Amino acid sequence: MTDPVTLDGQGPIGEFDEKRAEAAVRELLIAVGEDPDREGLRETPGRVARAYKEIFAGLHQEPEDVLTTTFDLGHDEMVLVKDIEVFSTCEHHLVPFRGVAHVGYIPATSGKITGLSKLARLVDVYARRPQVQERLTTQIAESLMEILEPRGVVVVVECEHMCMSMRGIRKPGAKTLTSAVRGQLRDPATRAEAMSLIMAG
Ligand SMILES: Nc1nc2c(ncn2[C@@H]2O[C@H](COP(=O)(O)OP(=O)(O)OP(=O)(O)O)[C@@H](O)[C@H]2O)c(=O)[nH]1
Ligand SMILES: [Zn+2]
Repeated sequence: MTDPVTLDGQGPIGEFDEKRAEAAVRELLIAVGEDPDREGLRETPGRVARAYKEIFAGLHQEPEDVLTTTFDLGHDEMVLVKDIEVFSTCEHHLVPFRGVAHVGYIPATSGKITGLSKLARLVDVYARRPQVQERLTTQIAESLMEILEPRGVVVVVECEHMCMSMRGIRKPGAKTLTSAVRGQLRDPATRAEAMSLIMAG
């Protein structure tokens, strides 16, 4: 079988193929010992295909698609949006990991500011892909640096991975924290200020 989809870790090559996803789910049901033609499962491959289309929609989006609204407010101090809900999918086991992201930046003195909701949209662009948490974190930080050209960026992601909760090591409640800090936010005092804002309840 030819495989038209190849990934470079940065984004997609290829379209979402709903028919192929549906056939694959049907195969998977057979593989686990189920009957995909029984009443309750008949519509499942189609449903799962549509769900995957949504869950992996970020493969077909670029950060530039969401960081559209930029304006100059003359604000050149830190802007931080905390507790942005994250739903992503572990690329090792294809089960969810979920939690929150905190995204902050220091705009350039004469630089671009974006709408607050756009930071949450940016999180979704990268979360809605097969992911590892470290890459999710750095992709958010690096795309912000590239597009807004701020003086600094801080991204902290805290998630629980279902692949550690419901299977394998089975440690529900364990949280993984990852951070990516760029530009002036690497300065110890500024970094400490950002981290204390993030960690404050
Ligand atoms: N660094 C990192 N590891 C992850 C992430 N999501 C899942 N993992 C880990 O990926 C690893 C895959 O390990 P393997 O030994 O190949 O797979 P496995 O046999 O299913 O491993 P177990 O989960 O330990 O049962 C596991 O240790 C997972 O906990 C992530 O976002 N970042
Ligand atoms: Zn996993």
